[in-house]
Amino acid sequence: MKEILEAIQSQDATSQDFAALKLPESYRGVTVHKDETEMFAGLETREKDPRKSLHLDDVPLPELGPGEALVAVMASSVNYNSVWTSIFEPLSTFGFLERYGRVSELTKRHDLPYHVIGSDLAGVVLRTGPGVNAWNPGDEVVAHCLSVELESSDGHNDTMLDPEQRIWGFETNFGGLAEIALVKSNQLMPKPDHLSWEEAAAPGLVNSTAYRQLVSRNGAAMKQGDNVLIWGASGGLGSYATQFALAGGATPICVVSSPEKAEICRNMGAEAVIDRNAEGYKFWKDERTQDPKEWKRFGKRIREFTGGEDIDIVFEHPGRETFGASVFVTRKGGTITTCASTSGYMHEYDNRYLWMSLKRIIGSHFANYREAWEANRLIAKGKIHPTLSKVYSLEETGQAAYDVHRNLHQGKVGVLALAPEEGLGVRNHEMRAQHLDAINRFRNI
Ligand SMILES: C/C=C/C(=O)SCCNC(=O)CCNC(=O)[C@H](O)C(C)(C)COP(=O)(O)OP(=O)(O)OC[C@H]1O[C@@H](n2cnc3c(N)ncnc32)[C@H](O)[C@@H]1OP(=O)(O)O
Ligand SMILES: NC(=O)C1=CN([C@@H]2O[C@H](COP(=O)(O)OP(=O)(O)OC[C@H]3O[C@@H](n4cnc5c(N)ncnc54)[C@H](OP(=O)(O)O)[C@@H]3O)[C@@H](O)[C@H]2O)C=CC1
Repeated sequence: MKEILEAIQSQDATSQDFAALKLPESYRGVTVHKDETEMFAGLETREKDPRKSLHLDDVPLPELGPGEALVAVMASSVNYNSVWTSIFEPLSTFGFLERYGRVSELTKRHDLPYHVIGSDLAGVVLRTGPGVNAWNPGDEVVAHCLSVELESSDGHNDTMLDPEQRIWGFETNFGGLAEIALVKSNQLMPKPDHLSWEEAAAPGLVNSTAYRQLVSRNGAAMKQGDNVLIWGASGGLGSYATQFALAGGATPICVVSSPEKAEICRNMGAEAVIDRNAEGYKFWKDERTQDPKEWKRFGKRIREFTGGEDIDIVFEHPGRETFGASVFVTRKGGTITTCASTSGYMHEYDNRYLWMSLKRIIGSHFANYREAWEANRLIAKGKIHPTLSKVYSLEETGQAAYDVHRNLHQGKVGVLALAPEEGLGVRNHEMRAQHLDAINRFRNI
């Protein structure tokens, strides 16, 4: 591993030098263990502690298959899917690995008693498998997390529709919270060269997801002038949705839960910011009954910001707690686009407000390769910026996931893998200098 790191840091190692490097037999990766999936049985979701279930283990290097690449991971980031994995909700991810393992001889590699997790990385290609021509050892890359087989016609218009669509590092093994990761080569994209490793690793999953959900024609197809209600606007997804709304000439109406988070949204350029905590919205009277009066109070508040207009697009992900309000505040003909249900997946809303006002609910999940590429291109061009707040070591990943689980974080939380310190990997200093304030906007808040 030392030689790999030296080659990466030397900056003059050639592709041949990288190809000649001896690969280690094992590497360190953040795992959950199959024999621990019941460890939190009986506990409330909130009480399930990722620090107890996430381990840093030495694991054998997987065999490299056709169309795949082994990547030296310099940095990764924590996504909420890793929180779900670590608390074994809504399902243990070992079921996904078992199912994937049944697909072919090659996919059997993924079905192991441990799961190396993580769905983001920035690093350097070490080896490519047969059939990979577009990428070479030594290439500096980020990886998006869409894993597809593409053997069915279903995925050939939109790869997210492939019946064998999986999220790498969640529904597959050998993820990015590790020193080495195994990816399909069509997950690779160029690393934005004005960013450090940890900054480059931060946007991937959430930026691509927000791009499809809000901007792409597969999602809400946002246009100039749209009023976009963004829940968790300074969180992982929301911090990118807010930037897309602003960059695309829309008006974000940002919802957050503290004055600090409200300030971050204003610093990004948003003017309409609602502190849901300070304003005390209680959309549910009790566990079973919603309160339409609170939906109306929320809608009135939005109208104060918009000069009386209602919401064109709701960027939804909290789920059960907010969905009734989201459907209500959407304008006639507007769109609620949802990619998650953090607070509960059995949603309730008053359907009269949906059908009588011709609203649409769109389900959205990650992004296809093209969408992920377009989202990464916007980062590389400095049009959209990483929202990295805090960086942890690989050993501290449990704490990093705990912070995200408890909503103690801002934007994205980074994890250093092989990178010995923060700030390395920047190749275009001039461009970086132009965007430094925006790149650092979320740091250490
Ligand atoms: C990029 C980052 C993303 C995120 O962070 S997303 C947030 C984290 N992710 C999640 O929380 C999602 C976790 N995943 C799940 O909860 C589950 O993954 C799903 C609920 C999405 C699906 O569950 P499953 O068990 O895979 O599927 P089933 O449909 O419940 O069961 C499969 C069986 O149901 C049969 N079936 C499917 N559709 C039909 C139908 N229309 N009519 C009759 N049967 C059907 C199948 O054939 C199969 O059957 P047979 O078990 O016998 O093989
Ligand atoms: N399908 C897909 O492709 C993807 C799905 N996801 C899912 O989306 C969800 C959010 O992910 P991510 O943005 O990275 O997570 P974060 O925790 O970084 O951000 C989510 C934000 O949502 C807000 N929030 C949380 N709970 C509630 C609630 N009950 N009511 C209102 N607001 C709430 C919080 O902001 P505040 O407290 O400031 O209001 C929080 O910071 C997760 O469930 C994740 O698994 C994520 C990426 C891709």
